[in-house]
Amino acid sequence: MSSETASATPIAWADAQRVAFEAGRAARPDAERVALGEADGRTLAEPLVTLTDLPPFPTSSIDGYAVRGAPPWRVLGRVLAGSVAPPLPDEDGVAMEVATGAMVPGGTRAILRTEESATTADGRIEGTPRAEPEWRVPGDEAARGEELLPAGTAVDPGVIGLAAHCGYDSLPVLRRPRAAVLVFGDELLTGGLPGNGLVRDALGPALPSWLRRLGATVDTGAVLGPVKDTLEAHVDAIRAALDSADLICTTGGTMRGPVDHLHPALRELGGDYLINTVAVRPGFPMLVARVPGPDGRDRFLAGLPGNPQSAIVALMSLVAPLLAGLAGREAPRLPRVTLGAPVRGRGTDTHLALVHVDRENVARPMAHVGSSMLRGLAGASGFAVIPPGTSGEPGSQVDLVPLPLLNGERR
Ligand SMILES: Nc1nc2c(c(=O)[nH]1)N[C@H]1C(S)=C(S)[C@@H](COP(=O)(O)OP(=O)(O)OC[C@H]3O[C@@H](n4cnc5c(N)ncnc54)[C@H](O)[C@@H]3O)O[C@H]1N2
Ligand code: MOO
Repeated sequence: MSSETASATPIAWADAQRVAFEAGRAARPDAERVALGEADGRTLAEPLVTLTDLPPFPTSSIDGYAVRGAPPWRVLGRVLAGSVAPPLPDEDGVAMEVATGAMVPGGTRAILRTEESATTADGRIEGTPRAEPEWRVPGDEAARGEELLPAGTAVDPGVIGLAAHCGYDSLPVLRRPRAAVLVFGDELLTGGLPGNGLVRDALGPALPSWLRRLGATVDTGAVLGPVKDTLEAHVDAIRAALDSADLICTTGGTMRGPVDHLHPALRELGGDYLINTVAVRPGFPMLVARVPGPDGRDRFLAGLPGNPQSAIVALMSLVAPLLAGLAGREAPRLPRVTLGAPVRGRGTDTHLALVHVDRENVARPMAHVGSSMLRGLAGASGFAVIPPGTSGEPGSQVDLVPLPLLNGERR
């Protein structure tokens, strides 16, 4: 059926990553404003410019006395954090008690720490203020209008805190790419024990979580499968997903078996291949196509091979850079690791080999790494990249495609 797969010339793996990233970047979604609490994981659509001086007013760094003139000082009152300080009168020997974070009264010459002050018999304050200023002046950290972060910055909790600090209630960010997952294969079970020719669908439950970690939104209704192994059911499922998804990830059916309907479905829907097979093992039948949506705007479809490890190779090879582009981020930069054991090359193909990376940055190949297996993947840190025409020698440095894991996972 799908002679497209048979006739396609595989693109080099490194080129495929670039093509996917550039396609995502060219199609990046619009900007929107979201409340600070919703902004984690987004990308700044505009530079973060501070809306105020930081700090916004002269601010005491300590609990103590703001003093004017020579000691001893008569304490005229108290300024707590959160109120406007009246200026000290233009006279000698006056003070105002101030709390940490309080506005410093105008006319203050120094602030004396509470614990370094003494009270005189007549109730006045004396002591020696430290030489270094004990308060912060407006602009110490930033001056109003100063650019603190460029557009394109990944928003994380540190950025959210800074935005609040300098006066923002919401942030202009790029809309999060919406992904859908369609699982193909009549042999797949969604629950219970596999057997009698049936296997558990291992991708439908896992892919949404991987996709979220790569920055996409995946609504619960956007995961569908198994989709019946007919061309009509494939076309209908893809067409429905085109309504709302920016990216549809399908699994299985990338080859030319009797029930592999992805390529014919793409043809029927007017799909246009950006990548159609990649010179990488495992996972070579992976693809990315542009498919017109009902509103005329193109969507992306990533065809992940059915073998479950191969599907994750395709996810990390094509979907990760595509989503980085769509999110307005930089292309993923690959860290280098030192191989702790030999890893075979795969001839003219790139070999993505599952490895565990230890604290010394040494990558050791995993066992149980057949493309139909998931045991190796579940303990791995990522894929070591063995370029075409080479093999991985112990002690050599290679690129790593890290799985999107959180600190503390896969120690
Ligand atoms: N004649 C050839 N046959 C195959 C070749 C080849 O070069 N010539 N390549 C093999 C390779 S490599 C891969 S990868 C697969 C890709 O095939 P499809 O993308 O068409 O995938 P399916 O045929 O639908 O499934 C393959 C395999 O994976 C199992 N599977 C599928 N989906 C899931 C899922 N969601 N969870 C768990 N397991 C899944 C499925 O049962 C099959 O065993 O083609 C090879 N064949
Ligand atoms: O290319 Mo297949 O993905 O090796 O298993």
